[in-house]
Amino acid sequence: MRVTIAAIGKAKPGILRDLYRHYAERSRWPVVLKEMEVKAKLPAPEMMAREAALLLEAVPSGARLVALDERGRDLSSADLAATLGGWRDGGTGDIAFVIGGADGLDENVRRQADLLLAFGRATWPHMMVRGMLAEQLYRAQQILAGHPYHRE
Ligand SMILES: C[S@@+](CC[C@H](N)C(=O)[O-])C[C@H]1O[C@@H](n2cnc3c(N)ncnc32)[C@H](O)[C@@H]1O
Repeated sequence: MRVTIAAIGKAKPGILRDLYRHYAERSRWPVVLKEMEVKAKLPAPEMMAREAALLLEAVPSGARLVALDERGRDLSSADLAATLGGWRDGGTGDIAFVIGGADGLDENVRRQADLLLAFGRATWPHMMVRGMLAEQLYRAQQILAGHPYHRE
């Protein structure tokens, strides 16, 4: 199964980029990170709409879409693994995760998502969410493989 992560912002060298890479490089599923940004100062609703267009453009056609959003479902790692494993076993070839910018995700993206996924109700910096997501993807693969990396 191929994974696309479409994310607002371009990571600078530093600990958050290293955190993301640390886990993304361990993934058995190939992961492509697509970074994008709108180079304009716009009011939040317009910015979110422009960002939404870029994010959705980066999603491979036919992909399952997971939108990272603090208002989403707070799944356990085991439940996330089961969801991803179910999609994989059902023939899904591509999964795309989208991560918003400072203003969050436009309703248009949230509406189109197969799953709105929350890492708790706290608001995390978008660059940190990439690393957290990469770790959860790695953990999901270990769970599906029956590896003791994850312990209940
Ligand atoms: C700084 S947050 C944006 C916060 C924005 N005020 C909002 O209401 O969504 C940037 C992005 O990081 C991701 N994010 C932040 N906290 C999250 C959480 N608890 N769960 C899932 N994703 C989160 C989301 O994709 C969000 O669009």
